[in-house]
Amino acid sequence: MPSPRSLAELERRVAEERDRPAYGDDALISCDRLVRIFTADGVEVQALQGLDLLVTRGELMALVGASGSGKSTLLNILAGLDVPTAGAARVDGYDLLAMDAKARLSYRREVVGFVWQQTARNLLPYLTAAQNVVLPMQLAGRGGRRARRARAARAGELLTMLGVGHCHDRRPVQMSGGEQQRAAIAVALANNPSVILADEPTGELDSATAEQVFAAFRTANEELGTTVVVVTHDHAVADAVRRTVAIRDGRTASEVVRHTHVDEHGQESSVAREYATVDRAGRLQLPRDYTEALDIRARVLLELEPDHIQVWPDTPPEQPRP
Ligand SMILES: Nc1ncnc2c1ncn2[C@@H]1O[C@H](COP(=O)(O)OP(=O)(O)OP(=O)(O)O)[C@@H](O)[C@H]1O
Repeated sequence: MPSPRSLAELERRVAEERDRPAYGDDALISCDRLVRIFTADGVEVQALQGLDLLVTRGELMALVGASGSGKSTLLNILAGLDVPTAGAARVDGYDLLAMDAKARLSYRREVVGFVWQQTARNLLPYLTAAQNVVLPMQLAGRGGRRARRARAARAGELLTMLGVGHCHDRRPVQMSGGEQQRAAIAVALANNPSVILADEPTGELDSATAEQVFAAFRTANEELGTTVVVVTHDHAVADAVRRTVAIRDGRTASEVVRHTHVDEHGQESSVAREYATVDRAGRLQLPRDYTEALDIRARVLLELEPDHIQVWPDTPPEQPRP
């Protein structure tokens, strides 16, 4: 029988647990132990292996990782184009595992915008830039002449804001790759989505053009408050955002957070700090170069200190630890 004191303690703990916000409660995007298994020719591929990710409303962040680590799989799930095998994923209140066809359609039209790497995939070739931007607004619904004028005005405003107002009446073939991508961002923004997801949006562009395209994402983020998640191999893009999350083997492995430091002379510099992520089960992925440097293989020794944890390579018992 628990003593009255420990019962009171237990009640206090239960109340604390109950009042604590659920995981990702205040995040715009929350992925909780997300799993996606593909089966091709009888072979199972675990593209996502319990991935946790939180993205705050208004963030501009990048996802990086080796080829095959699961970035596109994650983006397709967040875009509502694919459904996870297990886990939980919510975007702006939408439960991505439980949406019916109608909810999925309105989610894809109104909550997320998408920009693909291949410029040709983003714009319809027989429509002008402005017509391309108007199209998602038309598909989302409201008719009438006033609505038509409002749609045309919004298309013009978005193109101008992203620096491609001069492409208003041009078809994609009459625009450069960078102009096409900036027009594609305007298309993605047409229905004022909560988040824009972009898969290697600068992958086909030279570095100067890539910079202009990235600046357009930043403009969307700063002027409209749109959350932006960019999958990229481009270091210039990954270094330009405040938070870069690295995915390894279908899980978030580490993240780099940058902030601006102002010294006593008013001199500004960017400070980057790399964190290893700890998942909801307490698992931590050690960076491969660290494990290789100390020849860490199957297990490590852990020691809890007042303000940190020490991780030691497993050494034979007769050998003293360093
Ligand atoms: N439709 C599918 N059927 C079977 N396997 C798939 C499918 N889509 C992805 N995969 C596999 O899932 C894993 C993750 O793929 P994904 O495309 O998400 O990686 P990625 O990080 O985006 O890679 P890249 O940078 O090359 O685009 C890979 O092993 C891939 O072969």
